[in-house]
Amino acid sequence: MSLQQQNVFREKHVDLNSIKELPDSYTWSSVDSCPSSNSSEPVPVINLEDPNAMKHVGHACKTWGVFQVTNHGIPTSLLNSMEASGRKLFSLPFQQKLKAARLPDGVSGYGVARISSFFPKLMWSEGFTLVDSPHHHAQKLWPQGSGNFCDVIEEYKKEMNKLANKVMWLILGSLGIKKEDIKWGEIKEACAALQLNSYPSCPDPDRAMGLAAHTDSTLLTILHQNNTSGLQAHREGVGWVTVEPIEGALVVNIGDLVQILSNGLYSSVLHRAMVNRTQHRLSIAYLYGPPSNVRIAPLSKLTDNVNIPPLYRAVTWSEYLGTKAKHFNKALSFVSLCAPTSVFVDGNDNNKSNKSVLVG
Ligand SMILES: C=C1C[C@]23C[C@H]1CC[C@H]2[C@@]12CCC[C@@](C)(C(=O)O1)[C@H]2[C@@H]3C(=O)O
Ligand SMILES: O=C(O)CCC(=O)C(=O)O
Ligand SMILES: [Fe+2]
Repeated sequence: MSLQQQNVFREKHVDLNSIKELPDSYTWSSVDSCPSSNSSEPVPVINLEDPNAMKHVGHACKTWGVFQVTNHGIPTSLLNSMEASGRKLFSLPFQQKLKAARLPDGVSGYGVARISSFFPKLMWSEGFTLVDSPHHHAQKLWPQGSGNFCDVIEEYKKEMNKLANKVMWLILGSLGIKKEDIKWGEIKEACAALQLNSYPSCPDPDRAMGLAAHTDSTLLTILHQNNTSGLQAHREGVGWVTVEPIEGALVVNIGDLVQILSNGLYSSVLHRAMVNRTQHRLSIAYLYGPPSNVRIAPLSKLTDNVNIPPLYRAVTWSEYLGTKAKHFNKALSFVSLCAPTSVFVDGNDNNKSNKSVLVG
């Protein structure tokens, strides 16, 4: 790393637990508030054992882009061990966590949210991203031995993979897509990342932002929010709605790749995380996508080239992640085949609709 890179690196890493007053660099001028809970409908909750689950999933995808699932089959003990592993990691001394810092052009490791560079203000959170085996990082974090940390991560990824595959087929099934319509669907080892997010308690939560509004570049994301509220989803015509934690339930977010596959029938959901004054909030996101070199395009069953032309060109997940890293909320329009009629607003702190809006 050059000296300049090292300086940038240090500036980007701040121990939030040591800050007693919200610095200006963390003060977001106007965080739009959410509608009061009784004025808005809650995010749908779907029992995966319900015989009509597919129909409910389809409806939730069309209307919200986010839903909660119960009877999902992930053992409570595994959810609790994963939470404990996350807490063990984030409670390490700051200098220790920096030993597993994400490198400037890397994907996995400890650091600020990747999307930070698109916003003028800093976010009140720290994250840890894992794409491959956790062993390399665990060794740096706990040179004397990391206990069951790696086993818990591996088990969690294995179980989440099964659930994500099941939910993906409910989503595709609700669009009338069958297994034979998709080649990569049978591939057991789909690609995925595990993102642990930590939101320390904040001295001035109303003016801070945990994780700014974004859509996930995935097929879908399964989020475990550990019974601490903070996640909000944006709903057209309503505004920001809090996804109230339900004990044992998991949140499913529709990502950009489902928007591409479904040819825009299902949109990815804009969401963000708020912070609070008293609790240290931890969330664990399983970011699920196709094998990274498979080309994803609108499903031919959903287009006909005459009345319903494909709205997006084919992209691989790795290509799309690169586009997202460079263009953030404009990424979908970069793969759009529509005339350049997209309307953008820059991703600043008071912008609640920083997602591309396709006109016409
Ligand atoms: C597989 C993925 C998906 C990534 C990039 C890469 C690894 C980490 C993911 C996240 C996790 C946190 C929000 C997000 C917006 C971010 O900053 O990093 C996500 C991003 C994306 O969905 O675009
Ligand atoms: O912490 C949350 O509730 C949201 C996390 C999230 O959106 C993400 O990791 O992509
Ligand atoms: Fe997200």
